[in-house]
Amino acid sequence: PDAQGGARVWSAIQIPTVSFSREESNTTALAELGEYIHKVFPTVFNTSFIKHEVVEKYSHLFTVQGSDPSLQPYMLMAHLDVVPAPEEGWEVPPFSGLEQDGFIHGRGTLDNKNSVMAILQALDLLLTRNYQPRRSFFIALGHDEEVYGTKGAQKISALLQARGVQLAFLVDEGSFIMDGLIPSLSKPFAMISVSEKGALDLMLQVNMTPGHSSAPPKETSIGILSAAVSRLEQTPMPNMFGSGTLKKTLEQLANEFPFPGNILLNNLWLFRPLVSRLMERNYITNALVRTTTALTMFHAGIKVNVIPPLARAIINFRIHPAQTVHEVLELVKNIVADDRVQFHVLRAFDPLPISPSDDQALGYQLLRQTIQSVFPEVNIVTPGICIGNTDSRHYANLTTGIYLFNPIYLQPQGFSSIHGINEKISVQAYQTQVKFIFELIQNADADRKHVPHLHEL
Ligand SMILES: CCCCCCCC/C=C\CCCCCCCC(=O)N[C@@H](CCC(N)=O)C(=O)O
Ligand SMILES: [Zn+2]
Ligand SMILES: [Zn+2]
Repeated sequence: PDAQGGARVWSAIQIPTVSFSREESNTTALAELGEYIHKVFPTVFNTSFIKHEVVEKYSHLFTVQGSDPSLQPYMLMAHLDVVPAPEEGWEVPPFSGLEQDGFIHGRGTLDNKNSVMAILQALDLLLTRNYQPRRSFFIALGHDEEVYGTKGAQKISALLQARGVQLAFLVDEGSFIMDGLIPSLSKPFAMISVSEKGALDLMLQVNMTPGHSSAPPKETSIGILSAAVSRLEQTPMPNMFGSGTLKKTLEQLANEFPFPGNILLNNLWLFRPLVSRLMERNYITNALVRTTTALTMFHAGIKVNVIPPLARAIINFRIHPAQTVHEVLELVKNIVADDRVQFHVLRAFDPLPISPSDDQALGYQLLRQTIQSVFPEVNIVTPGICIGNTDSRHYANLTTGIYLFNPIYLQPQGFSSIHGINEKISVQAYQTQVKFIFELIQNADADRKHVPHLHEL
């Protein structure tokens, strides 16, 4: 990859494409970023076998026509928008895109302008070497992922569905080369997420008759609601550890752990109850074993001397793959157990199905093969579950092969910088991401008959 790679990301970071809410985003910046990619990747836009379309004003769909129409196409995804970044706490202003000590700083450097720029740069590099892919592929760049993707990804998906497109697989953000994220596991491992958790945004509401605060009733809407949400916070959803992807992930990682972790994980038939309890001790691993309950919004009261008529809270549940929205709602109602609390589902979807990761799973095996060639020092490549949500779920109608993987090392500090402060990427990590995509595209064109069998890779 060329030496300008860092500089290009640097400029994209300076364009504040913030999604504030479903109704409000910085559309001027989104348009500017669209013009910017056009300016820095002219070859991508001017190649005869690449079609570029703007969807819903700010999202971009590229159709790269391969030379062999018998091969099923795939899709690379990324998003242009970022979450807001108030300046407090940042070492450098979040939209400065400053390059310092080998790092590019700013909002979007990991989530997810790195992928926007790396995908286009890898394609640009291939084009300048006169490469025309054999297998067609799409590049989908959504503009509202951070506010659920209903304008961008959902519309692109509908457009492709109307065209009768079916994808062999797709690759989106959502997982990384995990480096020090699991307590006591110091060796990095690559996790390709093969599913993501579901979600339920639930509003709880209590209505009471307002009145004078000098003669308060025994219970107010605020007190009743507070008790209800507190019960939910104090009563975690059941621990679902024991079957499915996580168990397989841990078994694959077993020998990477020092004693006694290796013994515990190699003998889950015996130590499952203990391991499942240990998983609860850390926020990240806890999120892997259960549906999480996050109290994120609370509104009540209109004046200091008025008994509040209405109290509202919103709870964000992330649903474990072994549960459904319906099951979580039933559990919630049983825990709250108070008829004065009303429930309103604001948004809900079940966990995504599990994408295949066996020897025959083209997308998974291509990612695995490319990880092993670009990151030879990484011993383990394992399927996993993404605890957040991504735009990829909008494409579940087009493919059963949804894979979430960013070819970047993620340390705990990097994890907290995503949607947090001091988000940054090293120039070297960005260039490796370009290299990864550059190789992935070519691997997708290779004759699969000659790709070595899983255990020979
Ligand atoms: C043994 C296995 C260990 C695995 C450790 C997992 C550590 C988790 C690491 C990274 C997770 C990062 C999640 C990034 C993707 C989330 C993207 C996001 O923030 N999405 C938003 C918007 C939702 C949407 N598009 O609908 C969200 O989830 O709220
Ligand atoms: Zn993202
Ligand atoms: Zn995000």
